[in-house]
Amino acid sequence: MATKIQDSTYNLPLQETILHNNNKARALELVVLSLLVSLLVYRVAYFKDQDQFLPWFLAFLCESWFTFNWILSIFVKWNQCTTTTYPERLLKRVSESEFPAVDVFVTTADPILEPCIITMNTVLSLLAVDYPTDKLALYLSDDGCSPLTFYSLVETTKFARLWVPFCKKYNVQVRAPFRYFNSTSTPLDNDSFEFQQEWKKIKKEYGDLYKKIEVAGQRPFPCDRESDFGVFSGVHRSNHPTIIKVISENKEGTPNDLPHVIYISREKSPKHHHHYKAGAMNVLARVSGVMTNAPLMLNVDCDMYANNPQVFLHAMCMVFGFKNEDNIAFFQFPQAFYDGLKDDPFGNQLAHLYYVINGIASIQGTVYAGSNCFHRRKVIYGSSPNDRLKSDIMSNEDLHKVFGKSVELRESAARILSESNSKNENRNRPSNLIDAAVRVASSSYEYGTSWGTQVGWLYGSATEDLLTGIDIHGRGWRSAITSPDPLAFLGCAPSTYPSSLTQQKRWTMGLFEILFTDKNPLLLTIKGNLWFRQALAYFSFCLWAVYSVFELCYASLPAYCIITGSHFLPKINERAFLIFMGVFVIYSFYNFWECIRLGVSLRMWWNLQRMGRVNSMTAGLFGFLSVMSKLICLSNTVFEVTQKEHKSNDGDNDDDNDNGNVVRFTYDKSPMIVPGVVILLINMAALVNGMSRLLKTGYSENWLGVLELGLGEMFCSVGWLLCFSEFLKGLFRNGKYGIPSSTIWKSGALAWLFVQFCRRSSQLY
Ligand SMILES: O=c1ccn([C@@H]2O[C@H](COP(=O)(O)OP(=O)(O)O[C@H]3O[C@H](CO)[C@@H](O)[C@H](O)[C@H]3O)[C@@H](O)[C@H]2O)c(=O)[nH]1
Ligand SMILES: [Mn+2]
Repeated sequence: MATKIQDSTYNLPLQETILHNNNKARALELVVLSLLVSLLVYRVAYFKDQDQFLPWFLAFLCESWFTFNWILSIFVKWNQCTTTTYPERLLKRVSESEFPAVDVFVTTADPILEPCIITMNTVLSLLAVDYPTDKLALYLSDDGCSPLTFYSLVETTKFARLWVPFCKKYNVQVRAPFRYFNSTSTPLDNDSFEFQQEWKKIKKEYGDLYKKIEVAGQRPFPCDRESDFGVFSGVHRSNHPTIIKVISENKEGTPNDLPHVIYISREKSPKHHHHYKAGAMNVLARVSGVMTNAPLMLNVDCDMYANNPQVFLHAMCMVFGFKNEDNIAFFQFPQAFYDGLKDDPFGNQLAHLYYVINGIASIQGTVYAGSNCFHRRKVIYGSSPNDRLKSDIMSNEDLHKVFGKSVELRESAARILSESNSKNENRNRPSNLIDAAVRVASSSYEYGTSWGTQVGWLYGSATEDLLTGIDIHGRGWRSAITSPDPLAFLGCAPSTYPSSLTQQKRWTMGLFEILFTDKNPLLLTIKGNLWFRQALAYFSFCLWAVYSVFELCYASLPAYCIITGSHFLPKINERAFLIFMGVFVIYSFYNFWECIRLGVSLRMWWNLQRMGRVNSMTAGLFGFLSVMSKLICLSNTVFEVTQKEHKSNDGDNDDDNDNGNVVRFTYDKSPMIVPGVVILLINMAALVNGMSRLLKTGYSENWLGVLELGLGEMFCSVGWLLCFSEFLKGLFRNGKYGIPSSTIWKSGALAWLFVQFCRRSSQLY
């Protein structure tokens, strides 16, 4: 699979894709699979012997689903590959003048949930990357239409004129100042005097910037309403005209000036749906199409700063390193997080997806993860790999239908689709194109065009990234991912439990929604060019919501059985019990072994295991319910932005940590945790019930009788209590660390109903 570029002087490849030996993992996966299959066979064979049909049948259904999922995961993870890129070889091979231009998009939606200083650090890190600046334009999309964000960007751009040359002169490794001044807090003695002086100066300047933004944030209107800021007075974030400001312009096209810096707040109007982030991305695509029209676009979330200054060079290694026939549509860098909570207490730092990602990378290519991704503009404009064989370019009429009425946009799109853009250097300055840009950013522009359906970021799912990515793969494109050292981008993982739940719910919901669009993986394999195994990979993501229903059912079975005195597991003196034990032990070991290979702690393994269950039954279930209620037109799904937290140097955000690093869960009134508390309560009730029965039995005379009592079910029940132990603590804690009493009451009522249901159904037998 490795692509090697032949060159007389430098015979070394720019990128190497290596297939790893995966036999041990495969063997374990197959052992688990065969155990799961024997378990299903056992269920069928012993069906008639059961005096209670319901738990046995439900268990069979759930286990069939788990087996199906396991098969999907085996397909996804079967081959494992990684790509390594070599930027030091790139500069010897490709001259800088051949590098393609890149339009960089940063999206932000709310200066409170996404503190401006975080967004500004992302901007600074991107302005300072190692790449010819005359080939870069940075667009900041502000869905909050906030004068504070605009003001911050203006001030940040001024600071960037000091920061960027400083970084380049001293080859600074981390170019987001809040991280730089945090990690290497003071220059070393053996650093040059000049460096020490400059370092102090820049640190002071950054401190000033920080203060300015902070002070402005505390005022009702951040700056005087004159001049540039006047347009913001009286605007409402969901009803306002387009605001586009060119803050800095690389007029001479010199490689040492700053890149273009452009602020965009697209028009919002209650009459038109704005489609959240996907809508913002489409405006960015159009505005940049009119202004700079780079053949590549990089998009990052506002919190994802560039952690590796060579990230663009790594991307170019893939752009130039893969062959044309490889048809690579997008180049993704992994989502990684800084200052993540220790041992991933909420199970939201995605480390466990490592082998899934490397598995998909070996099929049609990694999924588009919404941030940290370089897209080819022509792909976003709807082209397919074999289009280039067709020499005919779209007629003006077609262009009109697809891209809309803007002449400037249609012309630029035609240049991109016919790939005649690169040589066309007669570039107009962005500031001369503001009027045209404002027109394509209007809230009604997309009406009657293909934006959001055929071109651009697609509408119809809260995970616009997966939806857009599957459509690209469905056209037959492939994709690539590489993870340089140091990591390319770092962002914020939600640092409180409620925000983690909100994010996980949005993901399960968005992924599930995809199945009800025309981008369903099955449809795309049959009608389009999505590879079969790639479709299975997408299915394994999209069905996450459904998994939660089965998981919830499976988690109620032990309690049901204990209370009704029935069984869903074989008794522990039966041979078949070994199958269940086998699945449990080997599956746990398999996960543990994955964690060991990733070098994560034992505690993190445990957190991933239990939070996997907990997240599925809480956020996952609500993702499922949201889609269901959307399908029956009760409600519409929304994109709830997750809170990003800015930790200042003095660590004043540490009040959720006791003992230094153990994180305490906090709770709000969200209904999402109700099912979790119910599971906890019914298992507690069941255990009390089971224990009292155990104590009543004279087990000294008849220990076999004790075995009959269903120790397997009790064992499972204890397992669920352990998984939900944080909720258990939450029941007894106060304030934000405690589960609100209204939630406890609701859950208690549901748990009581469940116990009544058990009592009723046990009377039936
Ligand atoms: O109406 C909106 C809503 C969100 N955003 C931006 O979208 C980005 C992602 O939002 P965030 O709340 O951070 O969501 P996450 O769950 O952390 O994001 C992941 O999941 C999203 C899909 O659910 C993807 O879009 C993201 O790229 C991916 O990082 C942020 O930059 C937001 O500013 C907008 O621009 N407009
Ligand atoms: Mn995010």
